[in-house]
Amino acid sequence: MKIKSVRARVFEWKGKTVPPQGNFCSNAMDLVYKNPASQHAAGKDTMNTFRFHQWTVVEVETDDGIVGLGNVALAPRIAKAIIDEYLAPLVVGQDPWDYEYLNQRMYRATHAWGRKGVGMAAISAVDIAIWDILGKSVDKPVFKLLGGRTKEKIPCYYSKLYRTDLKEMQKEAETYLKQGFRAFKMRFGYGPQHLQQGVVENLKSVEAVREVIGYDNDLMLECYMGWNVEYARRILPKLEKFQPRWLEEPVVADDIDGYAELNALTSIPISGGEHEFSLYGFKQLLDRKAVSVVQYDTNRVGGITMAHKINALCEAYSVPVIPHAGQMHNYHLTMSSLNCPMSEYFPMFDVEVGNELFYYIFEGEPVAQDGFLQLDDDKPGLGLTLRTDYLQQFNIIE
Ligand SMILES: O=C(O)[C@H](O)[C@H](O)[C@@H](O)CO
Ligand SMILES: [Mg+2]
Repeated sequence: MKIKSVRARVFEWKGKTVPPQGNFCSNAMDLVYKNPASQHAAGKDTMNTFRFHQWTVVEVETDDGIVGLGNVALAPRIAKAIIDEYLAPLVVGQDPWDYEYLNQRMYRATHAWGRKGVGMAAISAVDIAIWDILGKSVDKPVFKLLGGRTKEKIPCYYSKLYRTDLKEMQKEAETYLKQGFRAFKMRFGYGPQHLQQGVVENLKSVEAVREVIGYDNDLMLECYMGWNVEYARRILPKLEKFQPRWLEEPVVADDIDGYAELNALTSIPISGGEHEFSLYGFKQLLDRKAVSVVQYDTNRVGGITMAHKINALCEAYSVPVIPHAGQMHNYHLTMSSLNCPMSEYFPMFDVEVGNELFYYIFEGEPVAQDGFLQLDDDKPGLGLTLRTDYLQQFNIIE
């Protein structure tokens, strides 16, 4: 079997969107004052617009007609250009079963500029499509090629609860508690620029959600890199009484020493990884005890080939892996490793941030039942197909 072609298309949502409400979510841009002269790189999908409304879909086809589906959501247009210009020529004509060789070929060929960020995200998309091919060619789901079923079903946590009105947040938490979720991730809306009043607001929001879900359910706290170490040092001790399962991405991903200091500061585990890349990136996080929960995203980190290696590395360090975002490319990794205790889960919503766009492009994503997800032993490959019913609401860039 040889790879015959690689097709990368950008799906640009032009349908209805729900603009971010309230203080929504602290993020890395918060520490940079808002300069009307240059709003978010001319309105593009950047950190604080929370408009990740494009997604690149990759179709890798073999000479015997198997088509593997991959995807990338970071800088989708740039990722497409990288795939078209650099990665496709490296894999066409090759045997998809040589997936380690092909992953190394893409990683090393683009190493001068691609070892972090969108270069690795583009590699991830091609690699994910290759694994979809492998599963389809032997009529097995991808997780069966990675280690098989380690769980009867996958526990998942409800992930949304962006910082809007506290009563709205409590209603939202109530709704999903009633649907059987036993774990919830909420977002802070305030950071250093909001001074002590912001600290009070942040604490109030955690108290409000705890009021609804009680203390016999997990609560995770998301900062999305919107704080700095000094602010986190001040607020973490005040958060301990709420017993969060983890506090996520307090500071920018490059401040590994900052993560390590905060991870050792209180009883609250610090999590991160959705903005880290490659096996070596995670070795650094583990060696420096920067995180207590690893959260790579398989469509960013280097694909299934890379994520599978990171799963093994994290197991050796006894640091659990709970991938960012849910989505099939992550669910197969979680199912196949005992060191992956649960998945993140965004239910399907009207398009808001963009995390939910996956549901509008792909068919086959499992729907959580009572806080659990199931993967099908008999669905080959990733178990995804392209939807046609929302196609009219996308601009598709070939
Ligand atoms: O952990 C997450 O789910 C991500 O950080 C979200 O995708 C981002 O939208 C912030 O909530
Ligand atoms: Mg996050």
